[in-house]
Amino acid sequence: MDTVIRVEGLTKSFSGKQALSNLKLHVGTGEMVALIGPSGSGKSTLLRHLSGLACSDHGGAASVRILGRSVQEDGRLDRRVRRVRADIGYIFQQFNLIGRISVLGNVLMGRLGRISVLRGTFGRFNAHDKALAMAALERVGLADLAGQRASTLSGGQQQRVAIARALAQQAELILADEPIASLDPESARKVMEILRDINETDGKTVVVTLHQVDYAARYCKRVVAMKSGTVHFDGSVSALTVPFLNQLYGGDLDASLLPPAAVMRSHPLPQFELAAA
Ligand SMILES: Nc1ncnc2c1ncn2[C@@H]1O[C@H](COP(=O)(O)OP(=O)(O)OP(=O)(O)O)[C@@H](O)[C@H]1O
Repeated sequence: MDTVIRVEGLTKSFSGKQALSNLKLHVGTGEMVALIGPSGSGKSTLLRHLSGLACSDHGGAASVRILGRSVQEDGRLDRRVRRVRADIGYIFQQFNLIGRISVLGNVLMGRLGRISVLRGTFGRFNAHDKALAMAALERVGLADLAGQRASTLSGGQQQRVAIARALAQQAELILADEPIASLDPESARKVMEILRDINETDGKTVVVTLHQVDYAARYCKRVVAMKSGTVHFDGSVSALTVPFLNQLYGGDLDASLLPPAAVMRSHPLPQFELAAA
């Protein structure tokens, strides 16, 4: 298995407070990895470093390589980082769509890293770009809404548009930062199923940060648990027992980490019942 994500010695401080500490992580081609951990443990900061949206501290031996290419070394972004970014699809909690343009227009934005700057600036997408965008919308079940303004869609639909944008981008690696945190259970299920399908059918590598740990268990084989800016655990989701979670989350482990009762009824996961407070 080739290594898609290779992180070594990643350290990041904000105003003297360490958010990531000498972090090491390797992820192979075609894996679907859940990134879990308490609030403030560094999950989003790690994802931003993987895509070159943030730069590590100078002076260490920090290195981030994606698909064999450098994103950053020792606090400096690689000058060819734009090319690496073209292979990374980034899904945000709040979708990051342009609300005033159409759904199709948003999906076409995924093509920007694949076409010349000139064509992109003038929005000159060709028939191939449009066919890819429409196919992506078909895939997420939203082709019939292609012409609608993105702002008129529900949160779950907007997140599926964001995934379609990553599909149209033909990204090899998908980084999803809390993609279901603001969605209702049904929309969350659909989003996770689409991500799993992209992983299983297309062989794309997916790293997804999740607050609700039972979604990690249901959709991912491998879990990376972060605590205080380091990898606290890296292994099979079968490790996600109540004692483990109590130790990982400490006082932060509460019912909000578990899905609503309706989901629990249809997918009972008794191993995630919380110990009485
Ligand atoms: N731009 C920033 N400026 C200052 N501090 C930051 C910044 N970004 C992150 N931090 C700090 O870095 C630490 C890690 O934050 P991060 O958002 O990565 O955690 P997280 O695990 O993703 O949390 P959550 O689950 O709540 O999203 C926190 O202490 C946070 O306050």
